[in-house]
Amino acid sequence: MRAIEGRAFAAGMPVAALMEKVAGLITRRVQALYPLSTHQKVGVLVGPGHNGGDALVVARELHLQGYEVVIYRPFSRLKELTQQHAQYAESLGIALVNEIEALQSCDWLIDGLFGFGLERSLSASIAEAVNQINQWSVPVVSIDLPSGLHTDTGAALGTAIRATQTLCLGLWKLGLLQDNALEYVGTAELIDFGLPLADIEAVLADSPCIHRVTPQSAIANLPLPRSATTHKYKMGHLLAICGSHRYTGGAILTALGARASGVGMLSVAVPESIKPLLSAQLPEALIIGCPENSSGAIAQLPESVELSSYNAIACGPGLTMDASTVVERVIASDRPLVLDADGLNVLAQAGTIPTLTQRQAPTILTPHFGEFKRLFPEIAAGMTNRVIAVREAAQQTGAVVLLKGARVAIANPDGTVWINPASTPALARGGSGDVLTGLIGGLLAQDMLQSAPIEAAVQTGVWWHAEAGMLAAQERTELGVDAFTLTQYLMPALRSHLQ
Ligand SMILES: NC(=O)C1=CN([C@@H]2O[C@H](COP(=O)(O)OP(=O)(O)OC[C@H]3O[C@@H](n4cnc5c(N)ncnc54)[C@H](O)[C@@H]3O)[C@@H](O)[C@H]2O)[C@@H](O)CC1
Ligand SMILES: Nc1ncnc2c1ncn2[C@@H]1O[C@H](COP(=O)(O)OP(=O)(O)O)[C@@H](O)[C@H]1O
Ligand SMILES: [K+]
Repeated sequence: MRAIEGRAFAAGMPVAALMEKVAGLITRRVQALYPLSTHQKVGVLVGPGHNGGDALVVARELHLQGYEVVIYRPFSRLKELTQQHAQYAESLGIALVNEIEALQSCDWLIDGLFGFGLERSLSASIAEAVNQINQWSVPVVSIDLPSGLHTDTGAALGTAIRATQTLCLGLWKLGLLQDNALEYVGTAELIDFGLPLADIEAVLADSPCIHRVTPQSAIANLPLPRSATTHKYKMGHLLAICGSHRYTGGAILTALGARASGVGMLSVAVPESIKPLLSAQLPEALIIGCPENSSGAIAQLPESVELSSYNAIACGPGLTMDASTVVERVIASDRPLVLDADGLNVLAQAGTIPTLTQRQAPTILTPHFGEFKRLFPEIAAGMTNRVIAVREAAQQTGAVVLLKGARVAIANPDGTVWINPASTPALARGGSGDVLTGLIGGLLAQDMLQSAPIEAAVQTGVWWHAEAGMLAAQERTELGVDAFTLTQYLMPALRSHLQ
């Protein structure tokens, strides 16, 4: 962002003019959020840099429009432009207070303490003020980032403002899409102030791309519309290998996720003894009963199973580590593969990187952080940035790696990362990952026939899964989204976007 701004300044855009433009847009937005008629008294937190400068311009404009503005500016040294705005605000008679307590009676606050220039932890006195604000129930709009968050990692450096809204300026800051930041960001929106595309491209050309998954991109990757003359074998055949006597539900949820993908043919390999349960739930699927060992895990696939007849394999949910022989066999196969849960644990035990570098076919790994640590102990050890970590994992293995969490990050071996920006904590429940594995597997089996890029199925699956969770949470509360219910919301969630 600094480099992009720098190019605009070097080309002749005055710094003060850009600040005026940006702050004008912020002013318009905050007036809509907090109208004068109901939110007259506004406190403005002003830091030493240009984030503070933006805040001072907004303070001035709100003052001129009749808001009762109170400025809290706890720094003696300000950047030059910020200093000028501070001086002008004072000349207009805008109130300046030295004690944070004076802001508690405000109707709302604007946070312009720090933006992307924050380099170190907040000092004790600033941290104390931030902690106090966080205890009030006064809404806060943060400019660019909640002050205290690191712009890339999203980590709170000491502490950070818990914003109600964050108005991110120009380009999305990566930190806002990190799990770390979610407690602080509130509702995030982008204020587009017309950065020249040529400058953005010139600066970003050398760095691997980080994208937000959008509804448009996710929907574009769906296997829709179907060809009028298609038939079931042209719509992909997925083999799901999952479940054990102990974890029957994992197999059912994986299969229901796969069913929702619209895959042409679904085969589900489970231990022989649980075959009737699966058949009862999924009349359309081909349930393959497998020989099982004494613990009720799949011992091996029946001889009749030809792996080469499937377009993709999804393997792992509910298998237990006792099914390692089967997992090793599918890893050694030449089929596109989604590995999850115990599939990942078996892979970690076999040695993640040496095993995967021998695979010829595409592989998708879908770990949560615990599984990620087992798969990639070295990357996880020093991890401060999920996005960098998942990118390294993909680069080292040649696999597409999806790191689960509040904001799922998907990395492709060329270094590109996609982050799904919206989801719901309602999904933090046992079994919701199994649904995702099946869904991605079903999309992958269809994509393989259309030669779509592997990561397309992953992005679309992640987005769709989160949309289903959000729709279910909206109708049933965040407590009402068990994994089975989630499978029932996949179709309605998609339909609401296709209308
Ligand atoms: N020209 C403009 O008007 C534009 C302004 N923007 C704004 O400018 C901001 C970036 O401005 P700056 O680069 O000045 O940086 P910030 O305003 O984010 O703050 C950095 C300043 O605080 C100091 N600092 C860093 N960590 C500190 C700490 N822990 N305790 C005390 N002081 C600390 C730094 O030395 C620097 O002076 C953006 O976040 C955004 O709000 C841009 O987004 C868009 C264009
Ligand atoms: N706080 C959260 N916000 C949004 N999504 C979440 C959150 N916590 C978990 N999830 C999602 O829920 C799913 C959980 O998967 P996983 O951990 O594999 O569970 P299980 O193995 O029990 O199915 C993942 O898709 C993950 O991204
Ligand atoms: K801020």
